[in-house]
Amino acid sequence: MKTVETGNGVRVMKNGGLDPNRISFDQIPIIDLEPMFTGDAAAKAQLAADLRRACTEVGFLYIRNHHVPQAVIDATFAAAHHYFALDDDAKMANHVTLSRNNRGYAALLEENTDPTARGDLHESFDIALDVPADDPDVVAGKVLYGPNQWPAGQPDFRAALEAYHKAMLTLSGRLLHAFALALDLEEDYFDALVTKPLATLRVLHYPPQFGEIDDRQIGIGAHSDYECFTILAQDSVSALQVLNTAGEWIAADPVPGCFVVNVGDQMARWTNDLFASTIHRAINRSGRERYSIPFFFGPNYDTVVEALPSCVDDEHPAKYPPISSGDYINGRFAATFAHYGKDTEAKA
Ligand SMILES: O=C(O)CCC(=O)C(=O)O
Ligand SMILES: [Fe+2]
Repeated sequence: MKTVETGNGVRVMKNGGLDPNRISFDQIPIIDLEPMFTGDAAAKAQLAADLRRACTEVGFLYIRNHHVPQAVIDATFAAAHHYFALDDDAKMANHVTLSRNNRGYAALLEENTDPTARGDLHESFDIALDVPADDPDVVAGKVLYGPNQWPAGQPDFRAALEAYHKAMLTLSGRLLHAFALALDLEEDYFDALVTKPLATLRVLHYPPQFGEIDDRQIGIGAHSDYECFTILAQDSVSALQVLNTAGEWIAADPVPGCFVVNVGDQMARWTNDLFASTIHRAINRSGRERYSIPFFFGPNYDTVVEALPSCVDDEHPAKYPPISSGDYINGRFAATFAHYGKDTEAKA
């Protein structure tokens, strides 16, 4: 039976390795985030209950009324279209192997999200929090912090991605408040832990796949995300699929005005597997080019991720040993990116 390696253990694909008693969802709920901006305590409590249910039963949801201006999203998609149309030399000038910090461009088939597969049919460009090379954390070798690299002569690309990253940090702060309430914690419980977050923004381009498709070579192989949560913008092309506990792939098609949000492995650990880090993949059979924009949000490098007090009791003892956010993500990157952490002396 097919299995997927995650940072929290190996999962059998049949039920995603999740508790088979979890409800086998057949659709992904839509949650209105407006109460986190303008709601009273009762409205927030209702949202928190809905969010808890979505994260427990599905691990994926759509959010509407997220307050990210459509112009910021549109500009980033436009920037991605323009960037990926550049010639290979221009893109390879910022290849991720030229960065100590996993920033920059990766070409088709260079990433292999599912280690049993043959490489992902997408190209990507990554940025994260822009931390100068002389910052004490960078000097101390915390390689997830560091400077971004940017393509020469593409100021609009840089401006769009920087604005999008900033908007995602703001939205993540609101979402974390909702997550805290959903976990019976004070709304600001996580705030002190995300002052210098590990927050990666990635633009992705998936060429279309035609004919018979081999499961081992698809847009992005079956995987769970590594961080606390992911906020994903999709264009109008369907490709994303989410594995339910019955072993069926459920389409997470684009919904206008909504982002997809999914729980990552760090949040699964933090919640002692109360919240589900659900396996997903993307296959672009549309005949058109597809672009998407995931943003992966996790706490500061030194934050220790261990079972939250509201998620352990006699019946649910802590399942995972404590680990720092940085050590956890470093381990996952090293497993996914062949180049990661190697030969860092030679890099800019
Ligand atoms: O492009 C998508 O729809 C999903 C991307 C994804 O799962 C990822 O980058 O982790
Ligand atoms: Fe993902």
